[in-house]
Amino acid sequence: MAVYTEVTDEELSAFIAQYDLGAVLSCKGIAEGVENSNFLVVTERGPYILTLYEKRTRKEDLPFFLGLMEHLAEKGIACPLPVAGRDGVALRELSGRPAVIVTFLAGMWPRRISPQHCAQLGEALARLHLAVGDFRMERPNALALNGWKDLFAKSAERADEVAVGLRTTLADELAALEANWPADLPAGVIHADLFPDNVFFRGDSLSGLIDFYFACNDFLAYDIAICINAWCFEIDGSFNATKARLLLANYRKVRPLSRAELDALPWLCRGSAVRFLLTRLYDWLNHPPGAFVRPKDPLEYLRKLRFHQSVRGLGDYFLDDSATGEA
Ligand SMILES: Nc1ncnc2c1ncn2[C@@H]1O[C@H](COP(=O)(O)OP(=O)(O)O)[C@@H](O)[C@H]1O
Ligand SMILES: N[C@@H](CCOP(=O)(O)O)C(=O)O
Repeated sequence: MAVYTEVTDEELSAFIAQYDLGAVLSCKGIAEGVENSNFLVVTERGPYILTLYEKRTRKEDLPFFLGLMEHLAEKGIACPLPVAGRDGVALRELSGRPAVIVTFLAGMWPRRISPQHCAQLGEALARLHLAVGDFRMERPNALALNGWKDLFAKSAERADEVAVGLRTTLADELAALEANWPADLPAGVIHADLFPDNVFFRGDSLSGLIDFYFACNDFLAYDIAICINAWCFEIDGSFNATKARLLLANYRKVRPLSRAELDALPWLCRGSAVRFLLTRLYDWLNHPPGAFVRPKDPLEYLRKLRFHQSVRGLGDYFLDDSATGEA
């Protein structure tokens, strides 16, 4: 659950009165997510999501995130839309935090990932990458190599409390990533956190994407690597090549991948594993007292990193030509 900031009934009613949404009928903290505080607010006009932006979400980045959701919705990508108040303003303040109301997206995120979920994810991710082609705002990735080094510096001292040897593993891996990170691949706006809990399905069909608060400019294939890590491993830690094959094959039906992007995937997967290992490690060690949140397990991403470190090339992922599209 993520509710870091409580909102009183009086504060909420005064806030909602600035919109054309009628009166508040109910408000519930949402039992998911770890980054921001989210509430399901039902008003006389229906359900809406109220988000109060916390810790990692910088206020100056919010126009980028809100503009991106508007752009994507215009392009036909199902995602939440920021709601403006009667004064035309969407970004406000509530309980001392930047706050936005967005439209409610119907659907459920999949608790048990099937290969068909991964197939639909691949297509949706590629459509997202094409849809942002003419989005003019930019946001550098704050959680790229320099951001990773920064998080490592803040967590290194206590890393071995979480797993013996973790500090050395991370130091060595960061050096390896710095030496091998691809220099030049097709780039654009990426979602950067397209985990199962940010992808909604209605029945068997993908119905929309949420949580654009890590979106940034980076290599498009890095977004694929994030999804491979988040969707293509089983609970026992094993890699599911069928899921990865379907994800890639359906992605490339919409947006073809170059040889350079495919060859870079193993390093992009390692980088993505380190990125989530580090944010989870930092959050594990810096848990705000009293916050209503369940920190995510850093060791899940250490296991994924170990898997990618053992891989010598694409063939070790059992990704054949039908997935990569190469002759
Ligand atoms: N627009 C939306 N429509 C429906 N549910 C939403 C919407 N936005 C967020 N949620 C719900 O809130 C949860 C947490 O939202 P999320 O944006 O992932 O939080 P965080 O910013 O903390 O990662 C989601 O898993 C979903 O259940
Ligand atoms: N996906 C991240 C955590 C942040 O995303 P959220 O949508 O769960 O708030 C992770 O799994 O580490």
